[in-house]
Amino acid sequence: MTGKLASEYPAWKKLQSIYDSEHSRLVLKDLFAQDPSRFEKFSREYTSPTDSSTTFLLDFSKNLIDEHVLSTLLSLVREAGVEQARDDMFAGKHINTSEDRAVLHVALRNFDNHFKIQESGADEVAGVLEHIKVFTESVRSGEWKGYTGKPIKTVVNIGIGGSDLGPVMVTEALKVYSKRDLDAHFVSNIDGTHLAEIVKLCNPETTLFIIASKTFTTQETITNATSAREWFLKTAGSKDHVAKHFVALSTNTKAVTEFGIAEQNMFKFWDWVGGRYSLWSAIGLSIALVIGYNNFEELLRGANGMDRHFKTAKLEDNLPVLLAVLGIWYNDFYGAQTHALLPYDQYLHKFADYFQQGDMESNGKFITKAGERVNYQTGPIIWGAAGTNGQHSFYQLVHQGTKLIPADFLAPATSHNSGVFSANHHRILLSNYFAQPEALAFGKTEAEVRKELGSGPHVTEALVKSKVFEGNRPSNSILFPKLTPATLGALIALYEHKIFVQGVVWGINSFDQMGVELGKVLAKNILAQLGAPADVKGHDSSTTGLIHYYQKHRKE
Ligand SMILES: O=P(O)(O)OC[C@H]1O[C@@H](O)[C@@H](O)[C@@H](O)[C@@H]1O
Repeated sequence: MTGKLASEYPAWKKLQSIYDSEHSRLVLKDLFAQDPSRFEKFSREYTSPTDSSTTFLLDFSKNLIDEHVLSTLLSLVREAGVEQARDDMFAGKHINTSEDRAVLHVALRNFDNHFKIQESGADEVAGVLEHIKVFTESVRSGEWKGYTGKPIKTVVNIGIGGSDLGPVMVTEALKVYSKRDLDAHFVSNIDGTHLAEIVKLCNPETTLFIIASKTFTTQETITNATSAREWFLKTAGSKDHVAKHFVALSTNTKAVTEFGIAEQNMFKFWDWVGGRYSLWSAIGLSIALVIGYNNFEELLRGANGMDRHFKTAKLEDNLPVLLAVLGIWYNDFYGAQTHALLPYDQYLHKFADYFQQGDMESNGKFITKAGERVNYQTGPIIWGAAGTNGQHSFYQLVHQGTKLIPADFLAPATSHNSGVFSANHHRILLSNYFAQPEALAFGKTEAEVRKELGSGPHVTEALVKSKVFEGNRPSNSILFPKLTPATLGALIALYEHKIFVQGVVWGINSFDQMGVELGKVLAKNILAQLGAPADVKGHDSSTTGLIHYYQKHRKE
């Protein structure tokens, strides 16, 4: 972090001039034809520094780059001081400057104290992991009993944003490792429908509510938790039973005890854990309950392997850095607005949702750390869905629309469910995983279309044109042997660090989220005015009109 705007770096200017004068030359079809070793040059195999069985391939050869572009992108990383900023993060410096906080999700998975981290609380991580281990084992074994002496059958995580999306994504991704007789549900939305539908599936005698909130002040979570406790007490009667059925994950001991949860049932974390980076902390309790503590630890170890790679690998081989600079190339020079995450693995169907918060809340900023307005694009819009569903909905636009949509395709070589059915689902799935980036990159020319259609009255010019695929649409492919906890941990950490690198280059603070505040404040003010039309004051005519319409039509 240098205090400069990204556009001031010499490499940025150079990239702009390369783009202006040469981008029309960066045609994938030609680049592959000219260089038979393009795949070798622009792909890297990752092997965890701590565990050789955690490995994956990143193929970034189908990007609109050559060696000159890549080396200039890496110069940008150097000029922006990414390596120093990374080392500052790992050392516990307060790089979240607006909140004066360290950013230490890496401390949550710092096994063997590999990184020397001084920040207060970092030495308490192992103790909290032990707390999680003991608690999850007692719930999973049936030793932990509900108020009528029955073991827990259902866990309900109540949280939102970072206190929901990570646990949801990971428990889905690692479902195959789950304990089948323990159901897990997640309630996040303030819409009472969410909680109402979930409690229909729960028996108060055998349900454990996990109240997950870093601040323990989030309106949605506290309202849902209060309603869940009311629902529970309707059957359980005595408040003494709450201790067996409610635990909290938070940094706010005072608010947790005020809510009625005993301190020994609170799993602690620290203000240097950002909400969207918190699944590795106590916020991961629901994950550990579902997949077991050992698998949870494997997830963390997988992430730790990626941390070590990120910390030491040279920039040319540093996978988070490579993903970051490719993203910058499209976002800032090609004008791409979005980036798609397309996992060809049903288990990863929440992966894009998760990184929507991870990336967009981190890098959706227009002010630099020094308080200057940027004069370039920052974080992309992240979106996506599990393949092949997307192919039958939005891929049309990705292939033939007018927008450039860089995409990451992710897939496991081996499915957890191979052999369950007689048809070879996984081969079909992977044939699509290979075909889509190929089609995007190389397309189909007009000549090919004409040849295919032949001649005849039905072959109009319009028909020919509509069947052309221009190609030259970039993508990364990430292929891993199997979706294990450690592999998932490594992949999540890969994207976390990608977001970090981009944030440093853009000069922004990736670790605050001021943009979520204004709406919260306005909603609080409006909530106090919803009683009667006469109370509605101080708004524009649109907002006033909408509230009046609501007041006229509501039946509560
Ligand atoms: O975990 P708590 O404190 O309830 O916050 C939940 C979420 O709130 C939002 O407003 C954001 O700030 C998120 O980063 C955060 O994950």
